[in-house]
Amino acid sequence: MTAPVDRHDIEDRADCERLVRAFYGRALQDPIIGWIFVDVAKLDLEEHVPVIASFWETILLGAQSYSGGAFHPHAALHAKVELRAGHFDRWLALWTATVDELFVGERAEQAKSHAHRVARAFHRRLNGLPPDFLSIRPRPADGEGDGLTVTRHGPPSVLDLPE
Ligand code: HEM
Repeated sequence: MTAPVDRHDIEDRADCERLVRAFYGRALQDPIIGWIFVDVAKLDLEEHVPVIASFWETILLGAQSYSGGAFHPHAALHAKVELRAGHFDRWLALWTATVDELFVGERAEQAKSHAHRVARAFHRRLNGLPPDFLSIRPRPADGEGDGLTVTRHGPPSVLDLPE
């Protein structure tokens, strides 16, 4: 993937929105997780993008535009379709690739590491797993490809369930 030469860090709300829109541009068409947004959640993007942009603006820029409660919609979704480690891995691969394509800097790094923490916490909580259970793949070190090869789907893997 060729990155634009003029990448900068995530500086303002407009950057958060650009990131979120670019991510959903990929996620909604993705062969592994796209159907969850399109067919199961029937996501209204125009309603959803400002909420997610507020989430990231709050995390990365200290705005207080997001009031919390992000876990709940995922629990509702999980009741309809099991959100597995492979789905979260894919979500993270798409997120990481989108961040890296558009931005570079401290906040861009934070956007990736925070997403990993949240994904792990969501997955553990959805499956009643203990807090130290390593269910989601660790972040690949920088320079180890764009992360898009990280996919796992089909039957539960050994990483999905404790022995
Ligand atoms: C397999 C992975 C995931 C799927 C399929 C998924 C799907 C969704 C869907 C369908 C919604 C909208 C629910 C609604 O408005 O009715 C949503 C909301 C949201 N998601 Fe995710 N998500 C995933 C992972 C994540 C991760 C890792 C993060 C955090 C970095 C995240 C952050 C959020 C936030 C902040 C909201 C908005 C919650 C609110 O309305 O306040 N999601 N997600």
